[in-house]
Amino acid sequence: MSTIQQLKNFIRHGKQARANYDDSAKKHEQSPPPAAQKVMANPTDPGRVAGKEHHVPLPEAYSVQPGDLQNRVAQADGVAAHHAEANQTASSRNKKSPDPHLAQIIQEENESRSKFPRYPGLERWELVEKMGDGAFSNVYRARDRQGDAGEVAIKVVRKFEMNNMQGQKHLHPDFKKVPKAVERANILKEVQIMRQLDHPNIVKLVDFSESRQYYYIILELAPGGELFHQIVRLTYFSEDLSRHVIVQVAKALEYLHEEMGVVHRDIKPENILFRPIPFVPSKNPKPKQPGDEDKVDEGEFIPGVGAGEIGLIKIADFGLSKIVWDKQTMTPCGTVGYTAPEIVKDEKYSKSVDMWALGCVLYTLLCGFPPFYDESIEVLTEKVAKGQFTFLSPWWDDISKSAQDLISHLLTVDPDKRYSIKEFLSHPWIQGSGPTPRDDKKLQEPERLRAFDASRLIDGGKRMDFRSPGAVNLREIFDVGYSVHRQEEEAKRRKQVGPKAGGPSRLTNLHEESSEDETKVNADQLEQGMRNTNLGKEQERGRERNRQGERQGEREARGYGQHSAAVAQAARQQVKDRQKQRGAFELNLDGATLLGRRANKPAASVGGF
Ligand SMILES: Nc1ncnc2c1ncn2[C@@H]1O[C@H](COP(=O)(O)OP(=O)(O)OP(=O)(O)O)[C@@H](O)[C@H]1O
Repeated sequence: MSTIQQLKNFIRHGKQARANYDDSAKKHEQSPPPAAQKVMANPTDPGRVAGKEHHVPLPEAYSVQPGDLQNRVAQADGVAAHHAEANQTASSRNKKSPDPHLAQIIQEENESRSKFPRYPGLERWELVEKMGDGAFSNVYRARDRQGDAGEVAIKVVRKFEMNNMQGQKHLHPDFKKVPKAVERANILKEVQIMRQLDHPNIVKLVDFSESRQYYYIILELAPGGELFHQIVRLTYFSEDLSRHVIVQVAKALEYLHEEMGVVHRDIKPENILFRPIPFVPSKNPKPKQPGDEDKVDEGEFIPGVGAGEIGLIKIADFGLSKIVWDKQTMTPCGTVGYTAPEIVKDEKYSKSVDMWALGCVLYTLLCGFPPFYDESIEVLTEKVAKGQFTFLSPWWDDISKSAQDLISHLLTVDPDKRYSIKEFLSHPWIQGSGPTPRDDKKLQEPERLRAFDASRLIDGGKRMDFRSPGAVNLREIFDVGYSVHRQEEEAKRRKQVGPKAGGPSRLTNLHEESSEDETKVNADQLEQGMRNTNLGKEQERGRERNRQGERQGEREARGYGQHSAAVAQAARQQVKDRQKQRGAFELNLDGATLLGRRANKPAASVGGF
């Protein structure tokens, strides 16, 4: 395990302690929290968590974040003194004897953020900053050297999987790395979907091109980054700000569901980006309620503009999206003139998964932690499947019953009873909103943004770790939700179509996981579609050159592909396997981050399910 990974694990275990505490508090109310006992077992050594092997001496650069988290745990658990001492000890120890190896790694990491690879075919763009990364992709902020397009985000996706054609030495080195058709199909599908979309709350596709080794997806820039970081920064959002955000996400979904026949299927705080606005101090600042010390001032809420420096919302990442009906023919996709009930149902279930996610996001915005959480993946899966969540007191005490009512209609297990996007938008809590923000060019005017430093919004002013453990954690929680729902979708489909419906349906075969052969065909079909677009002859020639080397994709391996949703067992197994691969129980950590942010009140009571 790399040292950086060890550090991350340390941070996560700190959060794990918080999560354990909250869970325990829910179950036992006043009984002593086991997490606190665990932490207290090693009060002078924050690098060690009882029962865990990881011990990492904290370098100064990293000591603030875990220390901060530990302090939050401590405040709630009554062990602040121990932790203050522990953190001090760790900090002074590191001051005295910094680990030179670690220091070098950190320095290299920091330097590598400002040095970027040279990507063939991307010469037009000057890469400015790395904004995100994944197993097979990096996202950069970039500037148009020609000046026409201004700043953009470029998602660079590696085409090739290494080492899977070992022994074929006669091939050019590049061809040892074999792209898979699934990968290609998914990339092209993502681009094809995005190409058709034009909505103020959806990140626009600017261009798509490719080189021998990479796909380049050039996107409208959302300079504020991920909403996730803002939940961490602000602790939770006021009802006005939550409404401001969720209405915009809902408008994007309304457009996708009702106008474009697209379901997003990956709505989560990580994929909700925003354009920042300047901070406007509150005209009548409200005195902080007891226990609300952590709440960061959002400033004045301006209807139609925003607050907390969060302006226009943009949803991103259509890597898991699918088309459920053809907007030209107004028929379910791939079934011209044929609309069997099960196809209509399938479309409905797919949309309802986005609505569930909308409920999870709204819940998280309002209180600062997710609706479903458990340290055990099995229990978490079960909680999601049964819709077991609660408006936990005291955190939800001051949040309106109307907001709770709306969330309850979204986190409804039966998809037939769950609110549709139209019902969501007509709910009284939503109707209480002012104007919806438009894609107002004024918000982009340099003079309005000049005083504004977007990087400030990210983890205390640094994009230190754009994939913070917190982000990974919350992401896992949403992923479990999606696994459960896909599995339910599939079960419903099977029930309606009958036991022979094991293979991909006509509806799904372009948009769901497919066999290798089918996907090859699909990749060709999609390419044909792409060729008819405005992507340019040069890019097309590049694609022709590369076609011979293409096989089944790697996207699935990195989570691009859709996981089989056939049975619950498979979904659970898949999440378990992913945990094993990572060597750490990351699921526990994300929720814990957010729970840690809300740790300043004791859990006095537990609402019923
Ligand atoms: N248009 C954009 N503007 C600003 N930041 C962006 C943009 N697109 C992506 N990002 C940043 O890059 C991250 C990864 O982007 P995206 O989710 O599209 O890539 P991905 O490789 O599909 O990720 P994942 O593994 O989460 O599916 C985002 O979470 C965000 O932080």
